[in-house]
Amino acid sequence: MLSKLNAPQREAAKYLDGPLLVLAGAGSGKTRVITHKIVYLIEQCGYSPREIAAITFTNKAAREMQERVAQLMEGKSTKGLTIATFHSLGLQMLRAEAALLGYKPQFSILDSADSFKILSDVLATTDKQLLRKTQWQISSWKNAFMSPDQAKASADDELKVAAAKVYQLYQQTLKAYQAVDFDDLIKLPVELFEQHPQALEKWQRKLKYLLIDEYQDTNSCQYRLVKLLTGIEGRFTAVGDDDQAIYGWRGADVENLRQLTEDFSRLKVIKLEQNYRSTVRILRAANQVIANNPKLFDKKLWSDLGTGEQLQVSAARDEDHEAESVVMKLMAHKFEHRTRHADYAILYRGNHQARIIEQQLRNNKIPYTISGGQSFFDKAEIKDIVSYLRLIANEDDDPAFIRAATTPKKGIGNTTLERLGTYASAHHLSLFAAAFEGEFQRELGNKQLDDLLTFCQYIQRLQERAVRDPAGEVLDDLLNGIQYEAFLYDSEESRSAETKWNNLQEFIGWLKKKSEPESEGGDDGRNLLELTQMVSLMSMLEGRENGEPDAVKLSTLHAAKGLEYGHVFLIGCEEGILPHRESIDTDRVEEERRLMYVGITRAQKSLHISWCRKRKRAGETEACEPSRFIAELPADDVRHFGSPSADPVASKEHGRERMAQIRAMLGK
Ligand SMILES: Nc1ncnc2c1ncn2[C@@H]1O[C@H](COP(=O)(O)OP(=O)(O)OP(=O)(O)O)[C@@H](O)[C@H]1O
Ligand SMILES: [Mg+2]
Repeated sequence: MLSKLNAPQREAAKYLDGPLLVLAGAGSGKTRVITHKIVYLIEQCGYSPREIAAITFTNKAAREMQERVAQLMEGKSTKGLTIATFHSLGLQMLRAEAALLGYKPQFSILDSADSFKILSDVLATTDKQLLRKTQWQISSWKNAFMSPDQAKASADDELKVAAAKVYQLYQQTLKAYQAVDFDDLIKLPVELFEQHPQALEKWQRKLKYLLIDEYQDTNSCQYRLVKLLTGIEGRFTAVGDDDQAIYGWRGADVENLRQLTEDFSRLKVIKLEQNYRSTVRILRAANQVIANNPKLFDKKLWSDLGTGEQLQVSAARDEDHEAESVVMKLMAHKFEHRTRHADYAILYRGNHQARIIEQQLRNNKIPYTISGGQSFFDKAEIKDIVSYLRLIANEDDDPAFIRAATTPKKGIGNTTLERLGTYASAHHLSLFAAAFEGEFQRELGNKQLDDLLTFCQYIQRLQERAVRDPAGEVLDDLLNGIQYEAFLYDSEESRSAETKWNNLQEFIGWLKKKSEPESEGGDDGRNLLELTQMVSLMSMLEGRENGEPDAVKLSTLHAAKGLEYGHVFLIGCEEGILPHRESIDTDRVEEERRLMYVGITRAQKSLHISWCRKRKRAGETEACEPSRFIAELPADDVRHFGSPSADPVASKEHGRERMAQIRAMLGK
């Protein structure tokens, strides 16, 4: 079974004498070691799948790993095996132990928009910049495992002092709502285990072995959780690459890699040096770019997949031209090499860069999927329905109460809600509970009270059904009950209403599938309450998988981590974009260079890098400089295209002609 690994990989898979760190560059088979080791533990070492947890960075990566393991297991059951993100593992533990922390198991999980709203209430401001800063600051404190008191003690400027006060109020509000935010999904389990040794022991007994992918991007809180769970024996394998640490802005700290060597004196380090992904030229380019960063660990990386084609670097006139020529090149390449759409990825620094490429792909009828953009779960129509689910699961969830009570409109107006809010906070009640208080009810007119109670009683009926009836039935009845389809068609143009309704159908279909027993990976069936928490976890990083099997992949560099594609187009390689302007200003170019390294090393066979001479920014056209990373590429491995044309009009015409020729060739 381990014969498909090279010698150091096999050593890593078999090593069980203590904590293990596999430290190696991109494409060297780190993730492969994890999947094989899981199977090795189950098949050769007598571990039950229940005793193993593998932690990945995104839900998508978790799904991929699940599939790999299933293939390697050749149909044998992996029921109970945990392959999840830190956040969903945290959720699993919190749900089981909620009572110890004063939460009910159906607590709500707030997303970033919800917590933004709460902060705005707490701070009594709509100043977005201030709110964003405060939100970021609180999140950093949580990721560093600092309590509001510790934050207060450490605050060394005015903004931090103010933010620390807000942090405290914010936590109190969350607790009152029986809600947690994303950061709490890691921080609370750590608190739990530090305060309740018996709970820790239970989980240590349950999870006998931990495997962690992309270790370089863990933050202090996650590291603490790993240390707690794996105990002094350190029953874990962590794999990572310091050169791919790209989440510093979210509190991840490469120092955690070094810290491992200090905290676990018995830590065994295995290095992998052979890259199985990319051609020699691509790898040389990656190595040479990253060599401009200071080295944390010494690593080597080589490939015997042949020299390969030269990398292409093209200068485009502007972003329209770039999008047009990238798509044109992609089509020509595909035609010439008889490849599939799925062999191509177009990668970029920021989500906003996708729109113009999408347009070009649509014009040319090229199927694509997009990840790292607005999550499917962030769409208004989905959040509307989810607010009902959240309220059904947890009636203390005030943000969900407000959204559900007002969407679709059901006669509950702002005056009612304001009165309700005032009464609820004066009496330390949730909005839902306050609605049933006689004293409050006397404040309202008959019609107001009627509308409010109709809504609350409706939610109560659904609460009863949620624990009893199949999730699918309850969902269908909910949609009918609130007449959501009619609401969409009343408030939107019919085309957009139709899109939204279809999205919702897709969402409900997905939920129903998830609620069936044995739906995937040997899950037990979930009831509506558990599904609600799962939905809330589908984070910003996740894109929409539209199930199109053969499609060009559009992705941010961040979301492309760990993945590989035959042919990669890396667009917008300009100063100010990659490296990002803010990073240049705040002296964080090294992280941007690692992002470039991640981008280059996604490519297996060919890499095309492009930049624009001009670009529109806030309505103004600006001249742009090529990214400094382009100059860092090895000259012999690169061909440059796109000297500035003497006659831009003629060259645009020429571009159109070629495009037409290619379309004709492809019969489109
Ligand atoms: N021993 C091997 N034999 C054949 N193929 C291998 C071997 N090791 C790894 N590969 C292949 O090389 C590619 C890269 O492997 P993998 O994704 O595990 O690398 P990684 O180190 O996790 O990369 P990244 O740093 O980008 O996450 C995969 O297609 C994998 O199947
Ligand atoms: Mg990997």
